Amino acid sequence: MYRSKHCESMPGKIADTKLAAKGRLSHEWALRRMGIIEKIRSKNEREQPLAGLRLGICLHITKETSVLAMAAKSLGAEIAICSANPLSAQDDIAAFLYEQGMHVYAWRGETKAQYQQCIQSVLAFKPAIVTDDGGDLHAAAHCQQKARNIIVGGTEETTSGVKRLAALQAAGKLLYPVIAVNNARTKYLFDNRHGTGQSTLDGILRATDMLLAGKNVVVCGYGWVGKGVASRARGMGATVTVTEVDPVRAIEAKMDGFAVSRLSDAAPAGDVFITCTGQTGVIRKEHFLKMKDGAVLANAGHFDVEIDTGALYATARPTQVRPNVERFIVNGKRLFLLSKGRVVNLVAAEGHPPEVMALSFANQLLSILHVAKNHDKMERKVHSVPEKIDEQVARYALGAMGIKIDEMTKEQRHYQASSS
Ligand SMILES: NC(=O)c1ccc[n+]([C@@H]2O[C@H](COP(=O)([O-])OP(=O)(O)OC[C@H]3O[C@@H](n4cnc5c(N)ncnc54)[C@H](O)[C@@H]3O)[C@@H](O)[C@H]2O)c1
Ligand SMILES: N[C@@H](CCSC[C@H]1O[C@@H](n2cnc3c(=O)[nH]cnc32)[C@H](O)[C@@H]1O)C(=O)O
Repeated sequence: MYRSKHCESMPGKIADTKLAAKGRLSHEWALRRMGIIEKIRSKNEREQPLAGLRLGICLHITKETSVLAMAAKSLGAEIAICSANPLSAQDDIAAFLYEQGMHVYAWRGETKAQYQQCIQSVLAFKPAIVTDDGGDLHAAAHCQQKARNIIVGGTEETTSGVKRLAALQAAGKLLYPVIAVNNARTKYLFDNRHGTGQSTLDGILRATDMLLAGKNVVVCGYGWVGKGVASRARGMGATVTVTEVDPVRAIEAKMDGFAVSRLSDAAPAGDVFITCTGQTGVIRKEHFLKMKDGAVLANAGHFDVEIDTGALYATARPTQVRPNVERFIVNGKRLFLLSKGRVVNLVAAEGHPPEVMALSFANQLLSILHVAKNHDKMERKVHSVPEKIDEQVARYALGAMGIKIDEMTKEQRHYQASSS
């Protein structure tokens, strides 16, 4: 276990230092189920590969993130951390990390301005490596001359963040190499699909306490997140309709056994709408107007723009009917918006379970180690997670599950390599 030290004078801004003991218990709960991180940590501890390195982190402050941050710290990193979403920080975890000597700038319920200020505080720490989720930290770093000169590389956790970085690269403006952790198979296949599939329904159920069996659930977007959410909703007895803009993904959804339609056609029958696109303005006023009384709206994708919350808030002042549930009256009908349109799994529930974040954060930790060691040889572009790392993470995960798999025989390797 990690030694705690008192650091009342540590720079940072959190809700309440007294929550640290609760945060430690939560951290330990996750740690026990994230054995892969512990394995990587213990393998590298003696060498201290991050000794003296300043790491700036912008991730959802959850128990799983505390396991990653503590592992990086125990490999020598000095850490400043903020939240990747104004509403997702777990205050007990923030207090625990602060107690452990990290510069923590995060609390639940930041305003947009405070959220940006926390990101600036992380940059003011002068990190050499930046680890982000969604691209806000990278974007802020690119606007600051000082930060650009100090940062040698970074990592990115999620699909939308990788897209933003790819756009910077395409414009010739990317200033340091970044590893797209999201694009590792051991990340998106499990985190985006199974992690979001489970935690999104968890968030919706905690917020609403509704029965899903027999409901009409509309899933917007059939990427990895949409696939996970649609399959879990079906598993709970819902009738699922998928909406898409990509014709191939639409066929995929159809052949996976879901109804596929335009959102405007699905709107009148839907009981629950879940956006999983990373896009803006997916559910709009024209759709709200067609929805039935009691429809529930949730976002599992990116920022609070997938559901046009601006149009909703412009209709009337909402009534807070339960935690994370606001009621709007649109066209004489009640619509219920969850988590203010922000990622429902991280705001109304606890985000993904530790077992799945162990895979994502094993990729993060190994990618941070890779950047620390190789940044001067890396091109300024968005890099894939090295295949060796991806495969290593899968092997660690299988090991943790006690599963052994076959190896190719010499004959099979030869057969595969030959053209006959
Ligand atoms: N909540 C979480 O914990 C969590 C976890 C992982 C990823 N994400 C985020 O979820 C989003 C989706 O991630 P992904 O990995 O599935 O991405 P993806 O690119 O695989 O899938 C997105 C899908 O949405 C579709 N789409 C785009 N615009 C649409 C529209 N207007 N209507 C219907 N479909 C539309 C695209 O065609 C695509 O198939 C991203 O923003 C990602 O960052 C969230
Ligand atoms: N910053 C954006 C991005 C969407 S969150 C998407 C990412 O959250 C990550 N995530 C999901 N659950 C957890 C968790 O419990 N802890 C830390 N990160 C998580 C997951 O890896 C995924 O890629 C926003 O808040 O709108």
